[in-house]
Amino acid sequence: MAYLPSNILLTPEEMARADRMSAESGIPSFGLMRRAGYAVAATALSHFPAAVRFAVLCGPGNNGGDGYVAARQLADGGAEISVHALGDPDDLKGDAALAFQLWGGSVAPLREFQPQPGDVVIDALFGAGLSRKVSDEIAGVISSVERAGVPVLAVDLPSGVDGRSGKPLGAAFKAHCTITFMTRKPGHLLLPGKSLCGDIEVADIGIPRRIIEAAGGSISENGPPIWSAHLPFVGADSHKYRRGHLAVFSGETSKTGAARLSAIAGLKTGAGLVTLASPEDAMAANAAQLTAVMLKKVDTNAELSDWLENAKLSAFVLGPGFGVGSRARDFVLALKDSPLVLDADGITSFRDDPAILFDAFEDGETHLVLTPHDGEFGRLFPDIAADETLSKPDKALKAARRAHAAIVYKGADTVIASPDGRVAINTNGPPWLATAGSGDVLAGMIGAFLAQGLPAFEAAAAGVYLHGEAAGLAGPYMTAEDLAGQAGHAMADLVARF
Ligand SMILES: NC(=O)C1=CN([C@@H]2O[C@H](COP(=O)(O)OP(=O)(O)OC[C@H]3O[C@@H](n4cnc5c(N)ncnc54)[C@H](O)[C@@H]3O)[C@@H](O)[C@H]2O)[C@H](O)CC1
Ligand SMILES: [K+]
Repeated sequence: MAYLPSNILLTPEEMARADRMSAESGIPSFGLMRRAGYAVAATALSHFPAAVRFAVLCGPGNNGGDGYVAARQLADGGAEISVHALGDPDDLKGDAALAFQLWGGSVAPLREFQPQPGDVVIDALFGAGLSRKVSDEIAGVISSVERAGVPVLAVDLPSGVDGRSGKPLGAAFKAHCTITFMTRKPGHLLLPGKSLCGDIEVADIGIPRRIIEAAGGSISENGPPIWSAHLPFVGADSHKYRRGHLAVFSGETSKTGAARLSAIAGLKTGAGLVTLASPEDAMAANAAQLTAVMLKKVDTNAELSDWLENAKLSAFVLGPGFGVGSRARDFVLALKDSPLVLDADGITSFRDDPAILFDAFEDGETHLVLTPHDGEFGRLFPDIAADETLSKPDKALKAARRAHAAIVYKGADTVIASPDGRVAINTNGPPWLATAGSGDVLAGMIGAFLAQGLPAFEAAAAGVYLHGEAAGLAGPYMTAEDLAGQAGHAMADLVARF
């Protein structure tokens, strides 16, 4: 597999632009298709050395063209090949027509394809050009392959998966592995596309990096290139205040655990000081379980204003276990000029009138981070959530612009978006992150990055990434306490890399 050191993702439209730009710069487009087809053939041989027959299913566009090139290459190497086409191959245009000529062998209609034991299906029906739901005929072929249990190597994308959104249009192959070209597309990383791709390989087919970067928009895979330049230097002379003071608001006495998880995660993520702001009735419960985290009684709006005036506080977390209602709303509005992570109950408190929240944080640099899961996202942004035409990155970006906030749209494919148009898709979160208290830990991590001076989008993306790394260290049987406990090790690993 080629090493492409980029976390850029290109949507199908952007990839088509890269194609055009490389043609304009004098790179022959058929050369790209030939290298794509060779890469498919090489992957087919290396992944499936025991294949009895490669069944190449070719579509009506350039994805099919890649399939014809691969078929020729595999046949020249002595493999048994069958080729089935959707539509009449004589109708192919441009490079795909050249590729069909290069194949030069027989082609049967797709509807006649019957998977046999020992087959490996090379799925070259549709890639970036999928534009509508697949027909019943194609859905029938997809289900016959699935029933036969033969493995599928997808060219560019499993046919049926929309490369922009990761959503299946009608039906889609479930591939054993997918080989794509130059960069991955968002649909490779977003669910359910991610789970339909199998192993993903990226082949360099010769489009220069400068063209990929120029064609690329704003969607990338979340990782250090996005935020590492903002990470604080943790040196021996670092005065603790330079690492910021994070304040986390505790809920009432029966619901204090969530905020403590945030607070401990914040401390381990490098905040210099962390204070838990607790209502009076929860002071004893909190005091009994805290050591390095400080405790401050904050019951009323007046007490909060007084504290904000007199303490040197850098960033805030409000929401975990806090309770839904007017106290949450009042506190948030009092914090409107400060960096704030608003999570869980803090988000739900604005469900009846989200505009109050969005308007409050409109001024200045983005300094609000919202961390909704699906349900919470739907409460704040019901119209955006309901719009089936939008991908998850589209939704997160629209929400970020409306709320003047960095959005962490959580899930197994968490998306982070900034009002300035940047979007990152996170990929390092293991499935066991879906555990009680995991979101509270994430809020504390993001709060700690805000406290250390990272801008909202960078803090959000760094927090989500650290959360995934810490979960990897904590292992599949972790609890949220373990997760918070691993934040320090994950931070140390990260800081050592820069
Ligand atoms: N730079 C690169 O990445 C290169 C990629 N290559 C390959 O080219 C395809 C994209 O090719 P394109 O012709 O644009 O699109 P497709 O082949 O995916 O499909 C277009 C074709 O299919 C018809 N169509 C769309 N949806 C449906 C549907 N549901 N049912 C029936 N027909 C449908 C549409 O009308 C067109 O006729 C990319 O994925 C790579 O595999 C190049 O080989 C090299 C450069
Ligand atoms: K395909």
